[in-house]
Amino acid sequence: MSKQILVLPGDGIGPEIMAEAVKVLQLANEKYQLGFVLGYDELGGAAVDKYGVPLADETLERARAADAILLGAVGGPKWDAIDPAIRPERGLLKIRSQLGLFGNLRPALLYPQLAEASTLRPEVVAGLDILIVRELTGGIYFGAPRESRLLANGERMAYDTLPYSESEIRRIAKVGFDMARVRGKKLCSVDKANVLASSQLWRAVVEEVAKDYPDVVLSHMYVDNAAMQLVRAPKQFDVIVTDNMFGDILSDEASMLTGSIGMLPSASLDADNKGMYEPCHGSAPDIAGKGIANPLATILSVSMMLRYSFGQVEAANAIEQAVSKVLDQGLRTGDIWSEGCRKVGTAEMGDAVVAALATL
Ligand SMILES: NC(=O)c1ccc[n+]([C@@H]2O[C@H](COP(=O)([O-])OP(=O)(O)OC[C@H]3O[C@@H](n4cnc5c(N)ncnc54)[C@H](O)[C@@H]3O)[C@@H](O)[C@H]2O)c1
Ligand SMILES: CC(C)[C@H](C(=O)O)[C@@H](O)C(=O)O
Ligand SMILES: [Mg+2]
Repeated sequence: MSKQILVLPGDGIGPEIMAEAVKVLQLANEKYQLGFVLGYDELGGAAVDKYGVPLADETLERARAADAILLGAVGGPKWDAIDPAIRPERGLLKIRSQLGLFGNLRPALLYPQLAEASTLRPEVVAGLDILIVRELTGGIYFGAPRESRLLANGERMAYDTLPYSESEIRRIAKVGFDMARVRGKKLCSVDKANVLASSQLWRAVVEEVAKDYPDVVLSHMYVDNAAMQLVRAPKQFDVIVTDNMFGDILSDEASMLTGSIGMLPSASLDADNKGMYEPCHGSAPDIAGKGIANPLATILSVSMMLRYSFGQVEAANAIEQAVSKVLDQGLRTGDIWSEGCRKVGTAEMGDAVVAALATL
């Protein structure tokens, strides 16, 4: 039976990197007879332009009906000044929330060929393989009330709310423990329990869930220390589980350990492993339209899709091997370039991965 993949290229570099990821997906589709049928729609600024909203109802329905979703990136200066209610990013938050994609996996893995591309010393990052499990549909991103208003004295004020229920914490903690169990059996829960009530509950619930995972070593760390430890000694971590906003920030930080944010893929999963797959980076307006963006995070997101939504381990591994082969050949986009390597553009990088995959 065929499987439906909904492709949402998005804005800025989104369509450029997506074109390369789709080439790789199509080849994997043929080579491994995956039976995928691709459909396309808009999300973010492109959807504002087409439908007047960043996520149209019909797009949401197509996403619900699809077996998996592949997303580029959304947002950009063109839509920064519009009504905040229809900002491109709102479409992304809505699709995550409406589809119940609460479990966000962000692996930071250093390809050995890129040790020189990291801004950290090679010995600090060599062999790095950590996974950030980010809660994606709760916390301060979605908390109510939130408001922006004028005080009686004429001063402007605004606030957000950071709520977490026990069940929201329990289900993401389980994802963290399950991931740690099949990896290095170490889970670090990152919070701000020395200050925030929501973090105090977070820590208590994570402790409760830990009782079902006696084989996993649990530790807790405050987020400010975690940010520091990630650049001091990142290899101390195996799996990190954390809330929505901390996970957003720490995953961008972790990306630089791997050489570039252009290397970090992600999977956003619901309770049944139905998922949306996207690079961790944004629409990179500063380089959009130049054909120089790194497509590897999106290509590696395709690999995550094959692994997590479809159990196609052989095809998923092959895409990762193809990426590794291309790096072995010395091909680099500008963001991961170092002395002695050959600088290539987005399409040349994508074509090289396709060629490498074809020979595997
Ligand atoms: N998931 C998403 O769709 C997503 C994620 C983050 C930011 N955004 C949006 O993207 C827009 C720009 O945000 P930003 O500038 O803070 O973050 P960004 O991730 O788009 O860019 C940050 C920096 O990283 C570089 N970069 C990002 N991806 C790259 C790639 N594949 N190859 C090479 N270089 C790359 C950019 O050129 C820029 O210098 C905003 O509208 C923001 O809301 C969207
Ligand atoms: C664009 C924005 C809403 C999004 C987030 O904060 O979740 C992005 O930064 C990400 O990391 O996917
Ligand atoms: Mg982010």
